[in-house]
Amino acid sequence: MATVEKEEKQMEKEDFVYVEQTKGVNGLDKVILREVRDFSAEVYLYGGHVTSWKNEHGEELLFVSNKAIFKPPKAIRGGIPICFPQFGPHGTLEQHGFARNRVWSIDNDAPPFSTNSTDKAFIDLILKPSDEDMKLWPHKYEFRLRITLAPGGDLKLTSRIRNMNTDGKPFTFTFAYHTYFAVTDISEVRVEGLETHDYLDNLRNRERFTEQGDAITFESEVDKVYLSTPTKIAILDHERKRTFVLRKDGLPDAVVWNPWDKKAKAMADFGDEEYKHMLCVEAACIEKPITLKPGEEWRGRQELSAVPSSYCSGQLDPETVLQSG
Ligand SMILES: O=P(O)(O)OC[C@H]1O[C@H](O)[C@H](O)[C@@H](O)[C@@H]1O
Repeated sequence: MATVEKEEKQMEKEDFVYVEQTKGVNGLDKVILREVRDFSAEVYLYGGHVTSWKNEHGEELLFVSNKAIFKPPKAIRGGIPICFPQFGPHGTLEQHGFARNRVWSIDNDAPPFSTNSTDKAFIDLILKPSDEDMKLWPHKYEFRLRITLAPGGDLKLTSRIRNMNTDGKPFTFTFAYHTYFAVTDISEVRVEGLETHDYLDNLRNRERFTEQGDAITFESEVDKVYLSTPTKIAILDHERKRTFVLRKDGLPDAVVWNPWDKKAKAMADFGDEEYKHMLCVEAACIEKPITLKPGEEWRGRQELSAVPSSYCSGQLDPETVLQSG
């Protein structure tokens, strides 16, 4: 490369904007993360909610409904809602807790934690309870969420939740990264890593069953909480020849949800046919809630990669998929 050209390239890199604060739908505050090879992600402060994750070809990897309502108090339908301090309807709070419909702040003063020093496209968010929230859930906490778009395009979310109570009281919560993956055709999708695991079936009174030995495929509504799952789960989009690999830490459970046709029609913020193009696989901590004493901190991490299925030689063999990367 000629020297001038080289210098220009260098300049381009130095000027590169990894993190941009802007406005999204309905004027809501939004942060765009970009990486040099054209990967990108978008995060709304409303909900601390990732609403977009694109690969280097500009293809959207997360599902967001065309009917999503970007307006409080409804959580955004799609992307990655944060379920805290309660997953599901079981508890004293609204379904999936309140973190997904609160406005988070940018945390310019996040305590350091060991990360990859090559990560430049990241944002630190923080949620603390308002006086109103304290009436619903009488606990002080600091919830720090770091969202990183790694140089290779992986999307990483790390949650750090700390008990800040001054009354000496512990608190207990459940949690999930409620990730909506974009898939071409749900009937051509398989999930690997959950076979033979026990699950609670939300469609059958949370009764406990054991999954069969084959990878999971989809032909009707599913709403299951898989228990004590492995740290890697693969979602194979056969038609697009793309595999999502979900890696998780501190989150033993995994929810798998697709509303299918009837429930899709019943949801105001979800298109009737959209169930064909999404699948939720949610890294979670549900069966054994987390209890923190004052001063204690919990961490839960999720990392998503999207790779060509052919890259995982042996393709549909779960062992090969899960060991790659
Ligand atoms: O409609 P939402 O409150 O966002 O919940 C959407 C879905 O989330 C999870 O996957 C639950 O397991 C489902 O039971 C629920 O229907």
